[in-house]
Amino acid sequence: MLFHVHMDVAIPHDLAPDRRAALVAEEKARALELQRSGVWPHLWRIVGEYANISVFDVDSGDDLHALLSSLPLFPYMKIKVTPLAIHPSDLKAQS
Ligand SMILES: O=C(O)C[C@H]1C=CC(=O)O1
Repeated sequence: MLFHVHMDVAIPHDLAPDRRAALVAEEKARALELQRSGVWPHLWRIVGEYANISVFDVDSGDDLHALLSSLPLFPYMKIKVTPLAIHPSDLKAQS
């Protein structure tokens, strides 16, 4: 099941720089791991924003929530999730 996910990141300015760097490094490692496993097939930076548009491929909304809430930067993100379905005019849906 595919989900479109918009993540806005807002790390507090008063967070210690070493803590910030550690969190960002942990987030990157986790993002790479999830991309390699196939559950995070798209990750795009939104131009000019500390934000991304992602597509996740997971079994359920519950699974996606567990995954998103396990991200190291989760406490500092605003997340909007849109579940996706096959569009009947999608070329890939034609037979
Ligand atoms: O930078 C971001 O958009 C937030 C988050 C998503 C992947 C990652 O490495 O960090």
